[in-house]
Amino acid sequence: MSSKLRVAVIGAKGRIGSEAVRAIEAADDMELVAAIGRGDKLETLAEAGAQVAVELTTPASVMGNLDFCVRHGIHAVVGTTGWTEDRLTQLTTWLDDSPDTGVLIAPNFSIGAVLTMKFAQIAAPYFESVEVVELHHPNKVDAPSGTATRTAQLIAAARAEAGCAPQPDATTTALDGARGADVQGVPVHAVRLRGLLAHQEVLLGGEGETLTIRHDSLHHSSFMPGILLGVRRVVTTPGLTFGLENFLDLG
Ligand SMILES: NC(=O)C1=CN([C@@H]2O[C@H](COP(=O)(O)OP(=O)(O)OC[C@H]3O[C@@H](n4cnc5c(N)ncnc54)[C@H](O)[C@@H]3O)[C@@H](O)[C@H]2O)C=CC1
Ligand SMILES: O=C(O)C1=N[C@H](C(=O)O)C[C@H](O)C1
Repeated sequence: MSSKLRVAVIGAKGRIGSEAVRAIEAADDMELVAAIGRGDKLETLAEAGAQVAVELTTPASVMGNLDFCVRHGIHAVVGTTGWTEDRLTQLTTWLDDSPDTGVLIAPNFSIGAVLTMKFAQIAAPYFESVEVVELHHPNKVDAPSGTATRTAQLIAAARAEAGCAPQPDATTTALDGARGADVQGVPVHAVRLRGLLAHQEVLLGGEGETLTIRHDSLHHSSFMPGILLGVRRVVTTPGLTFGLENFLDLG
């Protein structure tokens, strides 16, 4: 039997899934053993002997797919969004029953986005105000993006740890949504615009100065090195790993 990693893609016909299929086919140390689309049987994964499934579908489909993978001891690299505390708890429970299986959930596979989150986390305690603006293609089904939600959570945690005061905001009258979504006290704004792919700005403001951290994914190829890294690392990392930064040496 070949020593290549046996990899499947679930959501193989989607925007990122089809790019992932090409990247896995081109990787010397991987073999694409299944490409699953909507309506295809998950049993194909087990029949094909997949060691790792790359899950790139929709928030509505991801839990059912992961339930199957974990029950069959198939490691998973997950880019699909829609993660809540309840979902993470459910997934952890499944993993407890399959202790050798690893699942990586990466809100964003691109190195620039991972660094944006890290930089925002570092900067957040030093400014009075911080807001997140994410900008995506109009076919995206969820808002705010998984990346923006994670960024805001990391910012909120960093500010709480540093003992920062709540952000200044004198708004008393506003149209619904005008101040964005409130993610743990951090406003998050979602733009949907034809022509865009995936972009994010973290705006920080202090007395007499602002700092803007901006990242642009201009092509789905930006996510591929992160997906391949995730596949290589998840097979030796049992349990739940949340965030690609855990597989990068960011200091
Ligand atoms: N973590 C990251 O770096 C990235 C994450 N994403 C996320 O990945 C997900 C997919 O994004 P896109 O490719 O843009 O969406 P898409 O709509 O182009 O693709 C999703 C695909 O999954 C298929 N699908 C749905 N349910 C399925 C099921 N039960 N079994 C098999 N296939 C199923 C759909 O038919 C579709 O082909 C989204 O949640 C998006 O936010 C997207 C880009 C980067
Ligand atoms: O739907 C997308 O396109 C993307 N989804 C992910 C998210 O919601 O953060 C990652 C990236 O922003 C592209």
